[in-house]
Amino acid sequence: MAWLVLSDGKAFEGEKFGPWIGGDHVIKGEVVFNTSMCGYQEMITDLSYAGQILTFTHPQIGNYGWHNEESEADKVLLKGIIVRELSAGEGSLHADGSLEDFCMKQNIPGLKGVDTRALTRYIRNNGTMPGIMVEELEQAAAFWQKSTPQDFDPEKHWVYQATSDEEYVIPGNGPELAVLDLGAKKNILRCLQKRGYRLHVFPAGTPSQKIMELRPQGLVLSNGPGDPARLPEIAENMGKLIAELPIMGICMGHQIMAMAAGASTYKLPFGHRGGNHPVQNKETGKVTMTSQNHGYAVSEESLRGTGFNIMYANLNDGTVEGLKHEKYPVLTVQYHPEAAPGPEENDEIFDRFAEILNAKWGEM
Ligand SMILES: NC(=O)CC[C@H](N)C(=O)O
Repeated sequence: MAWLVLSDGKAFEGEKFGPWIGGDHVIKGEVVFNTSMCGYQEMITDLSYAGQILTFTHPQIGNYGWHNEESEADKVLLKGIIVRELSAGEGSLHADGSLEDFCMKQNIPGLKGVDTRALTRYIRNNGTMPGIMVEELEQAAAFWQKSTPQDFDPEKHWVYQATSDEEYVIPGNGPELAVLDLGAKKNILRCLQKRGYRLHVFPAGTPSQKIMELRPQGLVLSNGPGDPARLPEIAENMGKLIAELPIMGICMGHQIMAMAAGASTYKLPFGHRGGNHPVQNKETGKVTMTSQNHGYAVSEESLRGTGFNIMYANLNDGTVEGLKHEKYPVLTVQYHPEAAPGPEENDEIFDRFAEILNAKWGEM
């Protein structure tokens, strides 16, 4: 028996799986839920979940095993996972292993047999909050008595833990793009690579001047974990590039570009995490289903006077889903156009960016 205990004291019972250190060790993270029907591997390896405990609302997880080449990153910064039923993935012929094998290898503790429906409803009604996974309820009481916000939001921002240590190049025959790695999902890189670009990936803290020295034809800002408002230095740095290069921002990249132009972000009550979030393109009226994973959003009012117009809006709650600059070739999306395992109907944004690059530099 083991427990998830939220910071307000609400406890959910389960059974442990994967690696648990035992003793007094407490597994801590912000508890969030994702409503996708599949894609557990992509979620677990998405560095945007750094510092979080992820609850899957789909009732059976692990049923197609683990496929190494499908991971979104080589390291995992997620703190734990919570499932209703853990499947051993017996049905998958080509898997490299089971989900539980991977949890053991990558040090991801899990809780199974949890009433994930009740947990999700609780978070929806009470908001995202910190939580801990423990073997004894007494451990939780002792922990909450002395815990501080830094237990969940460390001084060194998650982005600096998620980003690559060194710059690196992904070869391609086409023009060179700079990528600011805030915790990039591999599929963003694959979507750009597929279109022929050569990619020069920079760590999150790279000064704008260093990026310009490369003379790239464009810049892409990736997804990333944590609170964007705690990264004013990156926003200021990127602000210097708005007038210099065609830019595309995805998720955290979108939030950073909005901040770079003077807008602000705020925390959503329980975030958007799932594969069926409807988004409308304000220019064409077209609605698509999108994959999302974010806990913060750009404040609509704060966009006034920044030069950014809202290009996409969320049809569930009206939040800002994408921006287009009125003067410069800068476009951003809050959702994930690169989503794997889908929906795939949004990857046209990469083609739009390619058109912008072609218009500026000529056909590649
Ligand atoms: N996937 C992302 O890039 C997430 C961005 C940011 N960490 C948020 O939660 O809003």
